[in-house]
Amino acid sequence: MAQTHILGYPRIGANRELKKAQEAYWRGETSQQQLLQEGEEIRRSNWQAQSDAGLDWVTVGDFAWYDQVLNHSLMFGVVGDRFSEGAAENKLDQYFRLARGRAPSGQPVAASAMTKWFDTNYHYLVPEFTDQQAFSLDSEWLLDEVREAQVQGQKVKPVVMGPLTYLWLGRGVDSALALLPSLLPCYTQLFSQLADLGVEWVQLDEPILGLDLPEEWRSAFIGAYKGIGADSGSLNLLLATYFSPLRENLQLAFSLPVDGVHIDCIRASEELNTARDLLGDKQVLSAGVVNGRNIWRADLDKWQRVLKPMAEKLGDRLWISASCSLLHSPVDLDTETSLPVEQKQKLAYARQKLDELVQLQSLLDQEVSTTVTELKSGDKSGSVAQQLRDTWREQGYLERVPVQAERWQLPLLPTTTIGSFPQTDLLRKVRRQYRNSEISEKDYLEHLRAEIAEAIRRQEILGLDVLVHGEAERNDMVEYFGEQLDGFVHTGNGWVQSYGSRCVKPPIIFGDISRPQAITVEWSSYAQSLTKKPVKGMLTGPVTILNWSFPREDIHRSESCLQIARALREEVLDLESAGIGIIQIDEPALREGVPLRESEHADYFSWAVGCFRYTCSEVKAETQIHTHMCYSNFNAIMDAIVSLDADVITIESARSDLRLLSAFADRSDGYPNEIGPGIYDIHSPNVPERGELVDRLKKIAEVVPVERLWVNPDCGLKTRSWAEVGSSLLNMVEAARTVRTELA
Ligand SMILES: Nc1nc2c(c(=O)[nH]1)N[C@@H](CNc1ccc(C(=O)N[C@@H](CCC(=O)N[C@@H](CCC(=O)N[C@@H](CCC(=O)O)C(=O)O)C(=O)O)C(=O)O)cc1)CN2
Ligand code: MET
Ligand SMILES: [Zn+2]
Repeated sequence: MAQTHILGYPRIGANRELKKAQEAYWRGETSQQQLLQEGEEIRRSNWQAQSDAGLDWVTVGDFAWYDQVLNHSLMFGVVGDRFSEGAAENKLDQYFRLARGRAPSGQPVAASAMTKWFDTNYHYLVPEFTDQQAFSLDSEWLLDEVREAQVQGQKVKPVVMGPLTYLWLGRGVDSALALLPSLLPCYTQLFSQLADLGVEWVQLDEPILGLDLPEEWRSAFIGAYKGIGADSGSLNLLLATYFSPLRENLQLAFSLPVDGVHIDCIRASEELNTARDLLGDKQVLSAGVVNGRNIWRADLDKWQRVLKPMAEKLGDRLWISASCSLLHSPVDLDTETSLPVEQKQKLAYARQKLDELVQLQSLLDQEVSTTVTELKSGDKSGSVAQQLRDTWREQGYLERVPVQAERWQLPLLPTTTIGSFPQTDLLRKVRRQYRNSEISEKDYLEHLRAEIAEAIRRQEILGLDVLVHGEAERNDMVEYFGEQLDGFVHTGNGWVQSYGSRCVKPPIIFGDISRPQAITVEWSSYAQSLTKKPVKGMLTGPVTILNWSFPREDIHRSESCLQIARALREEVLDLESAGIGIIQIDEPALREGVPLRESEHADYFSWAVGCFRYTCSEVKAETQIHTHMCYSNFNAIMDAIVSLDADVITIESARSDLRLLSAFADRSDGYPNEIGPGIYDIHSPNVPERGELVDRLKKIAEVVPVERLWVNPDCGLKTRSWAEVGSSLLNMVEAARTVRTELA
């Protein structure tokens, strides 16, 4: 009989218990002991959910106090010098200083860089390697969790990130691959510790096998696994890949001395049969058939039909699983109280996906039913790209510049922010009260207007040049638009971890999308009525709304994207008519949606960039279009960014010490339009000093022509407190003034 397991389970808790516990601990309201207990409780209940559902294996090692990659950095001793202070006394606080630059104990430091996990909206902390990097194993947390689960009576399968993927994700040395020989002994030692605990299977995640790997990385797999495979003794290794087809690496994966291979049958269903043919006599094939990244119920009849012959041949050497870790799924549909039954019955969250796996397991033991309805899945974006052929604005950037300069009269190095201001406890409370009908709509709207007025007042005092209304009306930049547009369904508790304690509730694209009425015009107009300075209109772009929603599976993503773009274009034109002449259309997820394989990039960009331009192709030359992107490596997509043709782009670059900026400066002709490289990191609670900002700005001015340079933080300020925001922006505005005077 086929066996069932998952690659990982969400760790936030069914009601975001971990988030609440972490944040209370960081605020100094609870003890570390209380936090540790909450974590233990979440792990216990996650394992219980897996064994109650009837899974054959319970996955351990997927829990993290902030991020699973950071867990590995600590496990292998990859900890920069700046984090060593106070580590001996308080390891968990050291962990939090690595993650966010600050913890209840110890001195604040610059946090580790954070970036997107493959093509998801999850962010990991980038391992920082040095040329003298040494590795040493400290696996106590993992061994403790294995013991914890064993005490609970579970049949445990720990998950560990594979050595090649771990090295690939790090930065700081020219060739991380050179570090491989010194890292491998940690794995050997870890495997022997796990074997001593009676562990039979270890899942080794190597998702980079789904990327276009340089040849030396491909061959490094062979050497590395020959070593650790041989050293794993009685332990069985399951090599897990996900998010992408393996293609030229498929054969490689199955030729390694591992005891099983997992493939993502959602992203690479076409490789299932080849995988079966490549399977060694004793190897296990783990088929990830339940989508770990979407919320639709799986088509179990279809998978029964597809897998039945394999199940008969392989017996318990066929494992069935979700495509990837369920980290990317909301936790439990049973906690959803607001959805109508006819919608709910189409959905499965992580806990329901466990049930699906067990149902499929038993279906594979039964005769195949013949009443199969295949899901249609258009995989071509052709028709959309066709419709987007002519989306350029009438005047080019160089023609727009003088018209915009005349209208806006901005100083050199204009200062602005990215859009959101603090989502305070009070604001969230008022929103919750409104949602629960505890206060009237009138009171809610009045409160929002007061928030906006306060944001405008503060910005005027600070002396910013281009103001924003602050996004007080939005719970989230995507969820909010999902709520306002027809065709979306929003959930009550469909939270998914984005980074650390921060979660998102992606709306679900249920049907065709349209805009029943104007969305942001009233808010922006109200803000503009309070000041003589320009207020920037603030929209989330079509690609980001699509990428941060749960998409339909019956039509191509590009079709939904174009529907969203049509709705946003109406909004842009309404803003322009209302006198909002600077409009920002955020596309932080443009990069994230780029296919992992280069051969698919051109198709993606043809519709994604086209949809963006479509939203603003009809505006007047004097209307200034901004866009914003953050937390991704832009180097590979510079051409696409340039062809968005926004007048101004603000980008994140502070946390990676302006590394990202090189992509913009390195082009022989430079980035052709205006650019605001974020000059400080908003994801850390630390307030940047003025001198530090002046230095950074001067460094930027060496590579970006000053007449095209803007000054801004690196992302929105919604996660910060007003105290932090006030001091930081004051320092930023004064730094801009200092550099302005020096340059004048
Ligand atoms: N979708 C999305 N993806 C993104 C980003 C983003 O902004 N949005 N930014 C980048 C970084 N990722 C981020 C992800 C989440 C958050 C974030 O701040 N999330 C908030 C939740 C935002 C939200 O929806 N807030 C709700 C309130 C949610 C809530 O907890 N309400 C409580 C009540 C709270 C109270 O009474 O005080 C409840 O209902 O129980 C609102 O404002 O209405 C959080 O986790 O804390 C920030 C950045 C990349 N990806
Ligand atoms: N306008 C948005 C904000 O300021 C952009 C955020 S990008 C993740 O929050
Ligand atoms: Zn951002």
